[in-house]
Amino acid sequence: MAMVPEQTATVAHPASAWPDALLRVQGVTLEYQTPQHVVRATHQVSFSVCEADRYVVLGPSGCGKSTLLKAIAGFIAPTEGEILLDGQLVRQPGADRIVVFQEFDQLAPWKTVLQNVMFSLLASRTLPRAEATERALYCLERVGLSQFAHAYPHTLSGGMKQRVAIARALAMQPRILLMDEPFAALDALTRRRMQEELLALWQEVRFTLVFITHSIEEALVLGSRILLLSPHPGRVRAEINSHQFDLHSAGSVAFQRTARRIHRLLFEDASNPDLEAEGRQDDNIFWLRPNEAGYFNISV
Ligand SMILES: Nc1ncnc2c1ncn2[C@@H]1O[C@H](COP(=O)(O)OP(=O)(O)OP(=O)(O)O)[C@@H](O)[C@H]1O
Repeated sequence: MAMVPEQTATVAHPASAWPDALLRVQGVTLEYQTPQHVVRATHQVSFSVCEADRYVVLGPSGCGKSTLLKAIAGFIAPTEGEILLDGQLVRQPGADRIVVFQEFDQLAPWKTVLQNVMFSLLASRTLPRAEATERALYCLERVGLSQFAHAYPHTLSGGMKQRVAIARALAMQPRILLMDEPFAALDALTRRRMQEELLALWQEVRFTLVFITHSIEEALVLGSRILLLSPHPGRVRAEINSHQFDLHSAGSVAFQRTARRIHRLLFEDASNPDLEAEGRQDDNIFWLRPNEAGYFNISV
């Protein structure tokens, strides 16, 4: 049984710590059944996302980040725990949760950029054609691709294709935009530009974002809060308050120090008392560890 440290001011399950949360992931275990055995991807993961959060899920390869995103999207059902959006149990995919993936081939190659952005609006009968066209053009303008509305995907760069995918997602005005390492396959310069653009877009639209990455730097730059998952199977290690960082603070001492702390939190033995003591001294680290009452937060 985990000992609750003396400094603990409150015992708070992360899912109940945010009463106005839009998304609640509560004790979610996700598994795959293979012909040989069961693969556990995440173990009792809990967190909450509020409106206009830029919530980043960060963890090493194979810790279950993509699986978690698929479960939020409604493609996979938890074997334990539950996922609630606006207080409603997530049971299946829905237009209120749109996913942008890493792959560049998520656009229909036989449709123009405009047709791609309009497609979901028409297929889901969200809008009639004239209004769908208007909204699609507006979203393409937001991502700087107005001039490419009638181009086909194969004529676009990787970054431009990702912008179309983002425009298509935003056009649906989802309750949550889910992004699974959308910039991971881009070169470093384009990736940085896309991060800048995503932040600028967020400033304008204030959408709610759940963003998956395994890059500590990307998490700090983009996230307002960061959930750290342990190596496989993913368990919650900590939550970091990161709203104070942006692209301009990437080289700063505070940024680098937090990046180093995150690295240790992710990869060092979670029972290391030094690590816990360090977390306790940092107001921005919320160390979440399961105990019998749920989770406790050592830095309140
Ligand atoms: N379809 C599947 N069938 C069986 N096991 C799977 C399947 N998909 C993923 N897994 C396993 O589930 C675990 C979590 O995988 P997942 O892709 O969610 O991790 P991830 O954190 O997103 O990794 P990465 O950062 O490398 O994309 C891994 O052990 C993986 O091998």
